[in-house]
Amino acid sequence: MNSSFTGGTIVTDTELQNVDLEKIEKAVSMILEAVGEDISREGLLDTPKRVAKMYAEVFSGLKEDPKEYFKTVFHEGHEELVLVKDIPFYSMCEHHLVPFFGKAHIAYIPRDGVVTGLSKLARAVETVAKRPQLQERITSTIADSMMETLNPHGVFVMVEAEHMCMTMRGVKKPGATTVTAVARGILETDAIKRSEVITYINKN
Ligand SMILES: Nc1nc2c(ncn2[C@@H]2O[C@H](COP(=O)(O)OP(=O)(O)OP(=O)(O)O)[C@@H](O)[C@H]2O)c(=O)[nH]1
Ligand SMILES: [Zn+2]
Repeated sequence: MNSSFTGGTIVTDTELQNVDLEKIEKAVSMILEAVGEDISREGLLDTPKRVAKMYAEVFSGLKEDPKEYFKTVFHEGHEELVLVKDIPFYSMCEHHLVPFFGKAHIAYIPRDGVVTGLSKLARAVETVAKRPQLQERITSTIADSMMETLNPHGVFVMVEAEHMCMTMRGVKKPGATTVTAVARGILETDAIKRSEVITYINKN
């Protein structure tokens, strides 16, 4: 796959083609001018281009569907809990366009022995996080995508994150963590099974 090396970050050609780079560059120049910067000074000359590439990367999930990942399945006869926890993610708050970041924990109970690749759970987190987002929507989109494609007995998704719009600006409360959780199927109706999952998530 062709890619463009930009200061340690690989942005794929597909990601670059999926956004209007020129429009972002113009907008970034306008923002810099609007805040009183001299856009002709050396340090800022390539900034609009860099920011455009960065947005192509951090919003690449807009053109992807997390459900695609769950088409990779194996038949394993396993109908007990599967939990992948501490999946790190970075996203962008849709209200302020500043990062929020943390960890996602994804649990499901397969039906008819249909399990998906473990990495697909992490890939789904990447796709859903790389959009202008709300933490609640990341949580529910992952859970619903799994319910729709894998048809498991149940899904439980928990996301823990720190929002920079609450730390570097505004209310300025560094260290405050937001936890969101979504339960579907048997993990919604069966409190004992759900609390078993939460115990595993909290275990070191
Ligand atoms: N529910 C939810 N709220 C979020 C998320 N990310 C940011 N927010 C909140 O979105 C809200 C936007 O509030 P507004 O009053 O419209 O914007 P604002 O004046 O910049 O608000 P302050 O952040 O309080 O200064 C803020 O309370 C943010 O904390 C998220 O993922 N989920
Ligand atoms: Zn915000």
